Amino acid sequence: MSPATEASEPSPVLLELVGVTRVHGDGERRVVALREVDLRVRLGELVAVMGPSGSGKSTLLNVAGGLDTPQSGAIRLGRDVLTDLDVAGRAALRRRKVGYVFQDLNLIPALTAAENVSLPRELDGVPSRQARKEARAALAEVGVVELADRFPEEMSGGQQQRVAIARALVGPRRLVLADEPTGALDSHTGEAVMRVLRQRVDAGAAGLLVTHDPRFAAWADRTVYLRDGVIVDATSDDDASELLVGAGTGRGRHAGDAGD
Ligand SMILES: Nc1ncnc2c1ncn2[C@@H]1O[C@H](COP(=O)(O)OP(=O)(O)OP(=O)(O)O)[C@@H](O)[C@H]1O
Repeated sequence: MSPATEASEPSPVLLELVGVTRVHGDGERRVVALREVDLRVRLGELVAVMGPSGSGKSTLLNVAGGLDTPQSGAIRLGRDVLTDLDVAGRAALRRRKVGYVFQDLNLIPALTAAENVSLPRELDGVPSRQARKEARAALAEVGVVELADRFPEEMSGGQQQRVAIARALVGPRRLVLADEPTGALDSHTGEAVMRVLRQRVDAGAAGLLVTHDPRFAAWADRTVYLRDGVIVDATSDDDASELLVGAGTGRGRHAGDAGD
């Protein structure tokens, strides 16, 4: 096989939204938070979502991860069609496949880093010993395995966010949904957390990142811009990203990598 043939092989699509519409409220309070949104995110790909306040960014993340359901359209996660599942089915799929990282460093204060990371696996029925092993591996991947036995209050904000990224992608989970994960951090720490997220996605995950800050969006492979629930612009479309994905992983396609 020639290198050119290898290079044209795109990574599989992990998350796909087709014609997704989500309306909140009714009557005078009716808001179309998402209108006929189409989006695909491949393994190895980090997609930034930007847009003004109220444009639908959080709603997009919530429907993508099955925390919220659209009125119409379809959402596929790997081989599963989220929008065909009932509440219990969505919750199970979410636990197995999706991790969240929020702005407010939402680790459980009474649990150590390792316990925070192993908890979702134990909730999913994985035996404690294996869950702990997976947690240590996940912490090692984000460079904080030495913090395994510390409680959140004994860690810096940036360290807590690394633990949150480890928790989001522990075990077989492959989709990370990050809503302003750098919002509570200074810019230097925020960059360090973005580097970890980028590396983790490159190592075999897909990510959707809501951010207001173009410096953090620069770590993504592409950016989609939402306005009034509609994707109005994107730095490059899926076809373009297919060509880029051919280079192997996502590395080397983002401005933030230069100083790595
Ligand atoms: N549970 C809800 N009930 C009613 N309206 C809602 C609800 N959630 C969101 N909305 C409305 O849907 C629209 C999109 O909200 P969303 O939170 O997705 O926007 P956003 O881009 O994430 O905003 P921000 O940047 O301020 O977090 C807004 O007009 C918001 O007021």
